[in-house]
Parts: sequence; structure tokens; C-alpha cells
Amino acid sequence: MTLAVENLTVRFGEKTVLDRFSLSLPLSGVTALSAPSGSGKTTLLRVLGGLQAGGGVVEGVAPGRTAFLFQEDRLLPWRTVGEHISDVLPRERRTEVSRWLELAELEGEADSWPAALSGGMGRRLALARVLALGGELYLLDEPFAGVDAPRAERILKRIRALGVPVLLASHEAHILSLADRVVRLDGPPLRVI
Ligand SMILES: Nc1ncnc2c1ncn2[C@@H]1O[C@H](COP(=O)(O)OP(=O)(O)OP(=O)(O)O)[C@@H](O)[C@H]1O
Repeated sequence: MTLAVENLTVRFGEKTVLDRFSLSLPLSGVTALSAPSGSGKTTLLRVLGGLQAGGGVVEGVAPGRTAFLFQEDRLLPWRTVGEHISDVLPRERRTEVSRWLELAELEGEADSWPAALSGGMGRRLALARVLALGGELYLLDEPFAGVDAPRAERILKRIRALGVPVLLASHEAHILSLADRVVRLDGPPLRVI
């Protein structure tokens, strides 16, 4: 399958973030988007996830079938680590909580509260929740912010093994080096370089 974006334009007031932006890439494995801060990576992911309207054509991705990791963790202070995962699982899959915590190297933290997690642990919990939720395409905005490189590399290998295509935004060279393809973007307004 191919993800195709054609002539996508997004403006916020006077500011043009995406200007007739086009991109085509295979929907398999791990694709990394690399671009300077503030250039529009989040905006592009949001359009692909159906969270942001844009003028243009997007083909190959059904917005309701993507799983989206926001740049912010968006954890719930009143739910434990384990409950963050069980909350997104259907009843018959509730036994999977430990599987997703292990994937994110959070085993042993199921009863912890978000306030007791380090920044990197919170990030891994937010990531585990999206992975558990599932979809046909994972859209991950800076999934490893605050996560040490060796751990991030181990987790990314486990994500790849899930067999669901991943499109992630990252600034980190070690993450880019593990991707199957890196789309380097200039910007703003974004252009593929
Ligand atoms: N809702 C909005 N209203 C106004 N401007 C916005 C809005 N969302 C994004 N922008 C602007 O669009 C530009 C691109 O933002 P975006 O968050 O997509 O960049 P990014 O490449 O993901 O940045 P970073 O790497 O820092 O996360 C920025 O100049 C930002 O200020």
C-alpha cells in the first residue's frame, strides 16, 4: 500500500505551514519524518490522522483507522499505569496489559500513578497506550522524547515486529538510523528534500 499526499495546503491565519505539499511513500515498516522544529511535522501527522483539515488530497490512509501519539503525553492523573492500557483495550483483551507494559519496558509499574513516573517513563506509557489501541497505521509524534537511546532502539524494534506501518516524527539521529526510510523535509512551508 502507498500513502500519497498531493497538493496539501494548510494555513493558520497568515502563516502557510504546508504549501501544495506532495509526498508518496510505501505504507510498510518504519518511516521517519525529519525536519527543523516548527516546520510542520506535527501538522502533517495531524492531517493524516484526520485531526486537522487541509486543502489537497490524501490517499492510502483512513483517518478513523490510525492510532495517533500526540506530542504531549496526555496521561490521566487519576488512572494508574496499568489502567491507562486496560482503558483502551476491549474487555476480551484486558489480559494484554502486561504485554504492552513489557514492550515499553514498564513492567512492574502497573500500579504506579503518572505523577510518580519520570518524563521518559511517561512518554513510554503514552506510547504503549497508543500501541495497545492499535490501528492500520501508527502516527507517532516524537515517540521517544526523553527516552534514552538504547531503550528507544529496543522499543522501536519491538514496534516494528508488530507489523503495523509506522510514520513517526523525530529529531534523533539514532531513531532516524533505524527507520526503513527517512523523509527529510525542508521548511516552512514544507518541501521534500
Ligand atoms: N493551531 C495552530 N494555530 C496557529 N499556528 C499553528 C497551529 N498549529 C501549528 N501552528 C504553526 O505551524 C507551524 C508548524 O507547527 P508544527 O507543530 O506542525 O511543527 P513541527 O515541525 O512539528 O515542530 P516541532 O518539531 O517543534 O514539534 C509552527 O509555526 C506553528 O506555530
